[in-house]
Order: sequence, then structure tokens, then C-alpha cells
Amino acid sequence: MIVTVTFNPAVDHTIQVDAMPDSGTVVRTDEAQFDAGGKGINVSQYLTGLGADTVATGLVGDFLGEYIRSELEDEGIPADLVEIDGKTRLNTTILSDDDEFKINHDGPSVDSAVVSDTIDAIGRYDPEMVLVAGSLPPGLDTDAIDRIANAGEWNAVVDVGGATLQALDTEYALCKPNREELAVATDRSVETVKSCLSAADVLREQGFERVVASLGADGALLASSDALVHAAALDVEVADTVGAGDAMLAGVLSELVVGGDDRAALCRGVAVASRIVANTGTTVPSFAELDDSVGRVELTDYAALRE
Ligand SMILES: Nc1ncnc2c1ncn2[C@@H]1O[C@H](COP(=O)(O)OP(=O)(O)O)[C@@H](O)[C@H]1O
Ligand SMILES: O=P(O)(O)OC[C@H]1O[C@](O)(COP(=O)(O)O)[C@@H](O)[C@@H]1O
Repeated sequence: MIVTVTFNPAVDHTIQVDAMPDSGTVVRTDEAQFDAGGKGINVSQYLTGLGADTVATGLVGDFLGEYIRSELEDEGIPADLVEIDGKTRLNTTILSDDDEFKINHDGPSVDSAVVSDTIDAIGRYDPEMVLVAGSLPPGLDTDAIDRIANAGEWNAVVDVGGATLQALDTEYALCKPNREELAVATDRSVETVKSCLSAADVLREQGFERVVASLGADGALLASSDALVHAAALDVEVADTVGAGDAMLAGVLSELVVGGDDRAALCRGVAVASRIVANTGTTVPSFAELDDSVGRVELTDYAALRE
């Protein structure tokens, strides 16, 4: 069982326009989508699609919080959400030609008492893994994440911003930075795949047993005590990349939780992500013939870099 924690869920509004408006003009479109989102919620959605056992926990409030609750229920995603007084946020992605513009709201202010409520919710499921993912709403700091990691016997996993990664103060089983977050967390250059692999090893020393870094169109890498390996991205027609990192992580965790090894986990992560980037928004796609996609992921071993 993998429990996900989203302290700052969002409704993802994805809108397609022919061209971005000029100042003072209006563009109209009939292509708009509203998805229940936030990183942990997305991971639980993809895990459910992959047939893995998961429960989504997190903080929701007001009408957009209700929308998230009802979407998860309609989609059959197990959830145990904590109700807050504030308003769940709306995050907007505008797709125009080949461009993608993302606007993320900070989210509602919350009281730190919600951390104990969240720990109570997690405790009801006795999970092997607990993932804390996404930004922190105003009112919470990195102590909230460390508290979750230390509250039970579970393997703690994080997918948070680079500065947050740097500020964490306990041991984690895995973290999933993207390229920019890897650079911020390590203060290192990440221009080449080799420099990303070295940065991932630096991050491991900061208290992460495994580092899985997603590198957009350059694929992903995994650094652990057993492996230093890069996987190329699959060649797919990209609709948008919203949820790509969450999909990668869902693929990786779904393999690790059943005892799969690092290489198999990385391949599955890349294969799952390739299905999501081919889809608009964060809708769960079909995972039919996923094993074929997993088999097409090309791995390069970089263990020699450590010698
Ligand atoms: N342009 C792309 N073509 C193919 N796969 C992609 C592309 N962009 C992202 N991906 C896949 O999605 C994964 C996560 O993407 P990334 O943009 O690094 O995540 P995040 O959403 O966390 O920033 C990548 O590791 C890759 O497998
Ligand atoms: O909590 P943050 O960092 O603002 O991110 C939240 C956003 O990220 C998402 O989870 C998508 O994440 P990725 O594109 O990084 O996979 C959206 O659903 C959500 O709007």
C-alpha cells in the first residue's frame, strides 16, 4: 500500500488557445479541461490505473475541494482527505501552438494542526510507503514533511521543490526532483546527463537512499547504492507535460513496492510518463501494453562514473 499526501491539492485547469491574447484583447476557446490534481493526488490516480494499492490523503476546502472529492470518487480513487477552512486552489495551464504556460496559485493558508490530522489518516492504512508531494501551502514548513516521514514504520518518499529538498532534516527512502529541482537542491550545474548523475549522487549524501531525477525530454536517471543509470525518454507525440513527473514517480513506486529492482523501476517510470505526456491534462490514460513500452526503454549504465 502506498499512501500519498498532498498538502496543497489543486484543480488543474488546462485550456487550449490558437494564440495567446494581445494586451487588451480576448481570445475564445471551447477546449478546457478540469482535473483533480496536485502531485500526490495525481500519483494516486496513476497508481490506481496501474492496479497498485493506494490511498490519497491531503487537505481540501470549499467548492474546488468538493470538486476534487467528487472527481476522485467518480474515478474510483481511494481517498481519505482532511477538510480545511480555506479554498483549494485552481492551477492553470495554457497550451498555445507548441508552447505551454503554467500558473500555479500559492494555495490557502492552513494551520499546522492539519499535520496531525494527516498523520491520523495515514495511520489508518498501515502503508509500506508514504509519498509527500507538491508545494506546501502558506502556514506549513518543511517540518510538516519530516514529521510525516518519522511518524511511522513506512518508507518515506518526497517529490518537493529543490529548496524544500535542501531543508529536509531526516532520512528518506527516495526523492524525485526534476532537473531544475536537482540543480537548486545541490547548487550544481545540471547541463549534461553526466552532471545530473553526479548531482544525484551528491543529493543521496544529503539523506536520500535513492534519487530518481526526471529530465523532461532527456528521460530520467536513478542513483542508489546499487545503481547509477540513465533511461532515455520514449519517442512520443507530446500533448503537454502536466503530470509527467507524477506519472514517472507512480511508475517507479509501483515497481519498487512489489520488490522490483532499480532498473526495472526506472524503465516503468519512463514508460508510464510517456503515456501521460501523450495525453492532455492529467487524465489517466490506458496502460494497455505497458510492458511493451517498458521493454523499449533504453538504459545506459554509468556506474563507472563513481570509480
Ligand atoms: N518531451 C518529452 N518526450 C517524451 N517524454 C517526456 C517528455 N517530457 C517529459 N517526458 C517524460 O516525463 C518524465 C517527467 O518529465 P519532467 O518534465 O522531467 O517532470 P516534471 O513534470 O516533474 O518537471 C520524463 O522523465 C520523461 O520520461
Ligand atoms: O504543488 P505544486 O508544486 O504547485 O504543483 C502542483 C501542480 O503539479 C501537478 O501535480 C503536475 O505536476 P508535474 O507536472 O510536475 O507532474 C499539477 O496537478 C498541479 O497543479
